Amino acid sequence: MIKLNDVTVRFGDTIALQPTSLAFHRGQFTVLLGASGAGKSTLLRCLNLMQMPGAGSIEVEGLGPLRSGAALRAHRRNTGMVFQQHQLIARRTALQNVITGRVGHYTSLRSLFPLPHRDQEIALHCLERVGLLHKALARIDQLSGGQQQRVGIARALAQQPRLMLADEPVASLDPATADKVLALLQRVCKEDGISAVVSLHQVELAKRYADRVIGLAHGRVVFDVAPDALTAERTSALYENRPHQAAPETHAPHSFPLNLAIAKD
Ligand SMILES: Nc1ncnc2c1ncn2[C@@H]1O[C@H](COP(=O)(O)OP(=O)(O)OP(=O)(O)O)[C@@H](O)[C@H]1O
Repeated sequence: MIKLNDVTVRFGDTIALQPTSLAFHRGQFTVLLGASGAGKSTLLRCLNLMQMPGAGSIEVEGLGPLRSGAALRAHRRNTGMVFQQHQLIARRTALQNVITGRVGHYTSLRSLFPLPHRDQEIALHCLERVGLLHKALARIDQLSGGQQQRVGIARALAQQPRLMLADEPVASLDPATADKVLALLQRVCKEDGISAVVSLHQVELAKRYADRVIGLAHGRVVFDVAPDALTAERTSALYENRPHQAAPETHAPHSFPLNLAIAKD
């Protein structure tokens, strides 16, 4: 349903994403694995064009190659996002936060006024699906980290998306809560036939919940496999082989001994 064709992203001299071609299919739960700096967030941000590729193209089923502003807006409306730091408004209630997921369905002017009753019903239903209907009127800063992330999932669901992007959605949670929250995310995506692309650092969670696991290293896809093919060799290669990661250290640790050596001379 969404296809990247030779998508490339550079930041100055850094190639964050080498020319990458991938297709993500309807209802598939895909996990991105890779060391810090491997390009996971860059790939995720390309999928809703928060990051514009320097080269290549992105095609979405039903919308084509997203050349017009209208196609891009429609794609973003169809794309839910879940973040590591959930990005909820702390002093608003869970319900008020979830209802913001409906805003993209209205013009900017219309969204300044209270949304129709129907949107409140959708938001309440989404809170019910994540098991937090009883917390609808609780302020976000009165909820636990796991509950906050469930509100974040409810907000993305309220958008009624076709595609769900989640950037390290469980990184701030303890292992048991992380498991429960990821299980919830996977379940609701499956129930609604939503394609999900989720970056994680926990290999075990990828094995348990993914339909497909993509390994990234230095901005390049190094494997794209079913979870039962996620061998120890594959994952350790992902995290151990970091030649390009040493390069930025010329700005920090590597420059330190070099300066010392110069000073001694
Ligand atoms: N806005 C930016 N400006 C400059 N360089 C960037 C920017 N965003 C990312 N990069 C660089 O692009 C590369 C890929 O970064 P990215 O954030 O996609 O990695 P990641 O796999 O998501 O890492 P992490 O697991 O730490 O979030 C890194 O070398 C990073 O420093």
